[in-house]
Amino acid sequence: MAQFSLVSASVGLITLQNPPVNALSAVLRQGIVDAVEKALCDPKVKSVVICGQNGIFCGGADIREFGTNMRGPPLIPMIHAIESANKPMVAAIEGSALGGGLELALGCHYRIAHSQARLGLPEVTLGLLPAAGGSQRLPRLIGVPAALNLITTGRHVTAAEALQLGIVDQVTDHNTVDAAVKFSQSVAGQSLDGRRISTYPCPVQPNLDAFFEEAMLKVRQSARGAIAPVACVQAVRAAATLPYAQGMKREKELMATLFTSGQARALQYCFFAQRAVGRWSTPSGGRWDTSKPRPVHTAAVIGLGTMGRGITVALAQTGLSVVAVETQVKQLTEAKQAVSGMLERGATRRGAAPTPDRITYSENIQAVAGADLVIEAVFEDMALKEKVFRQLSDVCKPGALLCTNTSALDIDHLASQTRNPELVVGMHFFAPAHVMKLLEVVYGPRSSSQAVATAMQLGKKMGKISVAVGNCRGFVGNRMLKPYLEQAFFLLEEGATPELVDRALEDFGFPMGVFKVSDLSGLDVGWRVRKADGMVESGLSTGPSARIRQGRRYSPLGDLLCEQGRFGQKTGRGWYLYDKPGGRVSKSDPWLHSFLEEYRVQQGLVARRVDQQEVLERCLFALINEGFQILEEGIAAGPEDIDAIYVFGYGWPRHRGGPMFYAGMVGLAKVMERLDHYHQAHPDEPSLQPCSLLRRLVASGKKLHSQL
Ligand SMILES: C[C@H](O)[C@H](C)C(=O)SCCNC(=O)CCNC(=O)[C@H](O)C(C)(C)COP(=O)([O-])OP(=O)([O-])OC[C@H]1O[C@@H](n2cnc3c(N)ncnc32)[C@H](O)[C@@H]1OP(=O)([O-])[O-]
Repeated sequence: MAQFSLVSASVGLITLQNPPVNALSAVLRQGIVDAVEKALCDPKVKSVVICGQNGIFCGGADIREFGTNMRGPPLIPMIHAIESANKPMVAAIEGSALGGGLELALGCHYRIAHSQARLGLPEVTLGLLPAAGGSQRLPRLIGVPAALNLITTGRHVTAAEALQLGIVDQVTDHNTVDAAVKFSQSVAGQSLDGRRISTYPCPVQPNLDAFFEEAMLKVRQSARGAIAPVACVQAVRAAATLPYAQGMKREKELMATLFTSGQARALQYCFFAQRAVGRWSTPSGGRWDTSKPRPVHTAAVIGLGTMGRGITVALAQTGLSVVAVETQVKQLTEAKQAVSGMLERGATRRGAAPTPDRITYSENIQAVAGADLVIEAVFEDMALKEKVFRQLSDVCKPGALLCTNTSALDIDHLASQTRNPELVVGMHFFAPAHVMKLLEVVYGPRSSSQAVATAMQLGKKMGKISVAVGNCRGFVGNRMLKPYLEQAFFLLEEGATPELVDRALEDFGFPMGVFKVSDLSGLDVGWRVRKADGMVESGLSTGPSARIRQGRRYSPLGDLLCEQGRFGQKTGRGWYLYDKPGGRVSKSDPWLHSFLEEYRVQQGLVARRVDQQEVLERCLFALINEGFQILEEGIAAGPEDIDAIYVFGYGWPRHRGGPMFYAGMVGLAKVMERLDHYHQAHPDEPSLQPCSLLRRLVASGKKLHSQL
């Protein structure tokens, strides 16, 4: 609701009250309409200030109302009533003014922001566009280029940048409401004609057509199939070329094309899924709201290779004291330089002054004796990790959490190397660890819920999206990746090329196709794992066993490339060709194509035409099927956990909602039918056989997601 009060004898104060973010629900909108009317009718009121309760102005339209039949007064006339008022309306912006919240502030005649406030029009991240006049007012206020950047990226700006752009009129370090009240008194009685943004002409954009053609090209390239950014460009173009009333009509038309789209539902699902994963639970009964995390003041990292350095940086950026241990002196020296460089670059990127880090380095594991939590990040070798955990169990203080960054190894086995297995959890970071948002917090059967809560909270403090998952080979993300990769290899054997497979996945919305990713991360990474699993046979026999391992189809293609030193970008050759070792620009490699042809002949395989649809169904449905298996085993508590993992850790396109949400969009029956079809054609590929949970859901007609 909205509270009206008279302050300083002549200022009407309207306070938005809808915790936690004062989202513009139907009730709040009605409250604002009533309060504005009261303020304009009260002769004692000479000026009006609008503020938000709980130190936040307004988080925008109430996203939870989308998809329901909208009640209450619409936003646009409400904002027009504020703008056309004959008394000065001043927005006091603290915390956030986002989406409809900023649009409300743009309807005011003046805007005062606290120096810590952040403002923005993030609608595009929800598959929408600013639909309460923001796409028409912002270009008129700050010009087309700046408005286009904010609206197509959805990025938040600081109060300082907002002042510099002209979005706000004043920034204060003191009490924002007091500053706004004072400001409103200073403008009481003055003409408001020049303060109504909708009456401003839009600043002329030189070479308008060329400007928007270039803008549209750039947006389409980065959108990778998302429709909202394209509509945002069209809306801003309307502001630059049409009178306000017609521009508003165009804004409404464009919003209508987005509001009910599957992409908007997928993006809004991601918004809530990202928050839902924080409400974790484990099969042993541990829960987010009943498990108290242990305080962590000092964290330690063991092993300063690429991952250990990234984890050290991410920890240091939270302000924690960090003990970084590396037993190899040369590696330790290199790590020190690398970490300080990463911290400096991070501070520059954030526009912040580099803060002195609180990292102490040591080559002696004894240095972690006082740490509250230790993250082991040594080489991915179980024997080495076992040794480290035995040492940590002896060295660390009682109650210290022992975490491992392993990407697939058995957490519970490592826990068995320690005196307190309940204090052992996995903290699986994704490279680069100081950049990637995802953190898998892996609990074993003996991990205490307090250990899980502590790791989840530390992850959040590090700016990660922490997802609690169970202990199995590959946990959730990498376990689902395995069938996805296998199908891609099988498709090469059957007639596809790396270019075709990658193009299909990139057209779907992945930033990079599976073979480009393999070249980037290095083919030798998977090769090492397969060798450790005893799957690799040197050379290539042509018998039937050449492509069978443990009774199921296996493709030795990756092994054969590795035997020839084709590790990808690092060697200049892999699935693609690069101009030099370490090169980044991939080119088709004629050698690879003839190698595939020779391989197929040697293996008695007849190449057939593979189309993009089959690539998507074979790769994505196999991945999704594994996701259902994971849900059935309780390794992930719900589909949101899996979707968040893939959106924030594996480049799954957000506008497709995540693999499990996407399965719901396609239709579970369709997914099952296609898997059955491919499994009949390839009975030696169990990952194509629909798992029983998928079959049960299809048989019962139940959905995984209520929104679908
Ligand atoms: C017409 C107009 O043109 C268009 C059409 C629109 O306006 S569309 C809407 C545009 N607005 C946005 O995109 C802003 C989205 N929100 C945020 O960016 C952040 O929330 C925040 C404001 C920066 C605060 O961050 P936080 O870290 O302090 O808390 P939180 O954990 O994020 O959020 C705290 C709780 O509030 C919930 N919540 C946040 N914003 C909400 C919103 N706009 N509507 C409904 N619920 C919201 C959120 O789900 C969580 O609840 P739960 O899920 O845990 O139960």
